[in-house]
Parts: sequence; C-alpha cells; structure tokens
Amino acid sequence: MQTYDTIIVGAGYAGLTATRELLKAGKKVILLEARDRVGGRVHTQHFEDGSYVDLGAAWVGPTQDKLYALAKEFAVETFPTYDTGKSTLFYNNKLKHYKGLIPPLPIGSLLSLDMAIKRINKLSKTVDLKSPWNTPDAAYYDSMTLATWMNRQMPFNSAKVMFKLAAEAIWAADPNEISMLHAMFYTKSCRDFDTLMNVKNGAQEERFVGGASLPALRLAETFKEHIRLKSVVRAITQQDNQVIVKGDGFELTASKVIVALPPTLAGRIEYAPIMPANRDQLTQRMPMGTVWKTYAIYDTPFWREAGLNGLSATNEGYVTVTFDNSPKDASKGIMMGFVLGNQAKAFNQLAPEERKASALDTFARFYGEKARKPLKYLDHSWAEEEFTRGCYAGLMPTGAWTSLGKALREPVGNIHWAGTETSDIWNGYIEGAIRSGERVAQEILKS
Ligand SMILES: Cc1cc2nc3c(=O)[nH]c(=O)nc-3n(C[C@H](O)[C@H](O)[C@H](O)COP(=O)(O)OP(=O)(O)OC[C@H]3O[C@@H](n4cnc5c(N)ncnc54)[C@H](O)[C@@H]3O)c2cc1C
Repeated sequence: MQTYDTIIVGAGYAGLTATRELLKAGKKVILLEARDRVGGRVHTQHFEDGSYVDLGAAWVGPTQDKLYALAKEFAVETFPTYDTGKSTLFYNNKLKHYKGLIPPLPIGSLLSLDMAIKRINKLSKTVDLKSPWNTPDAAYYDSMTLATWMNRQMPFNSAKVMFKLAAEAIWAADPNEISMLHAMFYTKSCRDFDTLMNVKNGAQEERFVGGASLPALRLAETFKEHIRLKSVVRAITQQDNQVIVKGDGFELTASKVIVALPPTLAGRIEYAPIMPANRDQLTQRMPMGTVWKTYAIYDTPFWREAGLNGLSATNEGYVTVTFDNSPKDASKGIMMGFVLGNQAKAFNQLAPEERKASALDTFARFYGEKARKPLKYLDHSWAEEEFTRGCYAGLMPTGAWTSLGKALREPVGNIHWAGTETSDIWNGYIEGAIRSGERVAQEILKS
C-alpha cells in the first residue's frame, strides 16, 4: 500500500492550492480527483472555432488578491467585463433601458431598495467572520430567512422584486432558502452587498482571457505527477494514527487527509469511525444552490451597436439576468443568461428544446429578434454534475450556523477540511477556495 504524508481529495482551486503549499514544504502528497480534469466548479469549454465559455465561475474582482496573484504568476490576462452603454430592465410588461446603477423604478421603491441595501451592509458589519455564531443577535438572525427579513424591510413590492433578483444572482438560491445570518456573513465575507452585485468595483469586474480554468490548469501542470485523475474517493478510515483512503480500484494511506469538497459531497464519503454527530449533521444541512448558465453565441456582440451593455434583468421567464460574455477582442458576441434558484429548479424539468426556446425568447425581448438566431446555443446545469451537485456553493439554512457552524472547519482526528465553503473571506468564490487551501496547509504543517 502506498503511503503519503498527506492525501488531498478534490482538485478544485482549494485542493490544488493545498497540494502546492504542502509540496513547497517538502511533503509527500497525492491529489485525488474524481473527474478527468482539474478545476471542479470552474470549467472553461472550448469550441473548434477558438471561442470558449465558462460553464462555471467566470469573474474576478477587487480584493480577490490571491486569485489575481495566481493569474499573474501563470501569465493569465484579465480584462474588464463589458459594461459600456445602457442596461436593460423588463418589468411589469415594460422594457426600459437606463444608464448607471439605478433601475428605472418609482422613487418610493428606489428609496426602499436603497435603505434595504444600506441596512444589510450595516448588519453585515456586525458579523464575526471567524465564528458567525458569536455575532451579536446571531440566534435572532439565524432564526429567519433572508426572505423573511426582506418582507419586513421593504414595503414596496418592486423594491422587493429587485432585491430578490440581486439575491438570486448572488446566491443562486431563493431568499427563502438562506438564513439571514448566512446572508450577513456572506455579505461581509465579500466586502459588502454592492461589491456582490456590481460589475465596476464589484465581483463581476473582470474575466480571464482564455477562461477561468486557465490559472488552475497551469498550476496543476507544475505538479502533474502528484495528481491522480478519475480517482473517486469512496471511503476514509482512521486507524492507528493513519488514514486509509479507498476508491474504485485504489487504496492509499497517509498521516493526514484533506477533504477539499463542498460539505454535502464530503458527507457522501463513508467514514470509519463515523463522523462526530455535529459534523455529520452539518453536512446534512448545507445544500448547494441551483443554477444554469445559458449561452448564445453570435457573429458579433450586436447589442453593443444599439448602445446596450448586455446587462439585463427581469422577473419574468426562466433567465432573469444576462451579461455580455464576449471575448476581449469581441471576435464573437456571447450572451450569457443565468437561470437561478427556483427558476433553475423548474428549468431542470424542461426538455432541451424548451430550454433553448425560452432562453432565446428572453434574449430577443432584451436585444431584438436578431437574438433568436445564434450560431450556437448551449446551457449547463451544475445540479446534474455528480461531483458538484449544485452551485455556486453550499448554503446555510436557518439554524445551521448557530447550532453546527463550529463543525465546518474543525479537523476530525487526522482529517482536515478545505473548500470555498470553509473560507471566512470570499466564501463561495474562487478566492475563498484558494484561501482555504492555504489555511488548511498551514493547519497541517503546524499540527
Ligand atoms: C455557475 C457558476 C458560476 C460561478 N461564478 C463564480 C465567479 O464568477 N467567480 C468566482 O470566484 N466564483 C464563482 N463560482 C464559484 C466557484 O466556482 C467556487 O467557489 C470554487 O470553484 C470552489 O472551489 P473548491 O476547490 O472549493 O471546490 P470545487 O471546485 O467544487 O472542487 C472540488 C473537487 O472535488 C472533486 N470531487 C468531488 N467529489 C470527489 C470524490 N468523492 N473524490 C475525489 N474528488 C472529488 C470535484 O470533481 C472537484 O474537482 C461559480 C460557480 C458556478 C458553478
């Protein structure tokens, strides 16, 4: 049986980072990855004509310093998300184009929306990021969903609708699925609500030339002899101060194991002895969000000629938010539409042709009839991926942070936990995954 200092499970950005850090420290390690590729929730799909789309993560923005550093180290260029021109809103059967960040709504609704955003920013400042359960009034905020809080905050329906659209785009979940304490934690973890929503000075500010997988692929290339693809880990046994990791056709031992998976997937591994009750219960309570990305690829980004920036929102249909995802040189026009939360759960049940017709209907409503005739249409569901089961990340429903949150990062014997869900900074993002990989490597080196 092969023996290692550390076995790392999962070659997303978290597992890759942990592997690199431990190799730097001279440790004997192996990284086991279920899929036939590295990158996990980041997957750039390339086409024969040279174009590409990010099926998973795509954007990087200010304060995501670790991801920027990695991109720089591996000579991956970033470029601004296109946002020149007017945004589009289809609401109450009316199509409106507008400049800047403020949607064309009645003044009462705008004030109500603005107050709600200010309020969530203020509340989020009170969160103890390292121990959210120690936040003042943690039990109170953990006893209500984000939806309950929204209903109390916003008397105007259109303010609520706009806030809901933003929340769905931020969490890929319905606000009734998320604890208010989690929403506050996540908001602070990513700076503030404005950062989460915005393109300029926000989480959607830039993309990667060549796609968001490129830094991961280039990093993995530097230690490829330490990575085993197509190696699904099924069972982890702790015995005699050693850990035995079993999968289909392999059995390896190590002093330590890092599980760098979303908690719900970590919970599907068979442990012996079984996990402590609170760890097991936690992994039963952290569902993944639900999201589809839909893409229509055109000869040119024709909406730009009409002065539109490709940023749109609507509360009708399945696709509710769109972005211009054309390449830096605009050699193609690529429109990306998100289907999020409950819309995504309904979209899951449509036939491929129905999904295509519905997404193109929405694009045509925003950008005219030309949008109905793309060179290519594709869509992608993360809930159907065996080794992800939903996106963007694992979410905390009511009660989970305050009753079980401690079990999220706490090692169990010689098993340590990583992955973006364990990060207190940029939780849910690539940046959080990288930081979790660095944190877990230090945890192991110090133990
Ligand atoms: C549609 C979408 C849009 C997103 N947009 C953005 C964005 O714009 N910017 C951003 O920063 N983030 C975004 N994210 C989130 C980002 O992708 C994740 O936060 C990040 O990639 C998580 O990395 P990770 O290493 O923690 O986990 P993962 O990437 O999930 O890595 C876990 C790895 O473990 C493997 N695995 C699973 N089970 C097993 C097993 N039993 N044995 C062995 N291996 C296993 C998986 O195949 C995977 O490779 C988005 C995600 C999605 C899906």
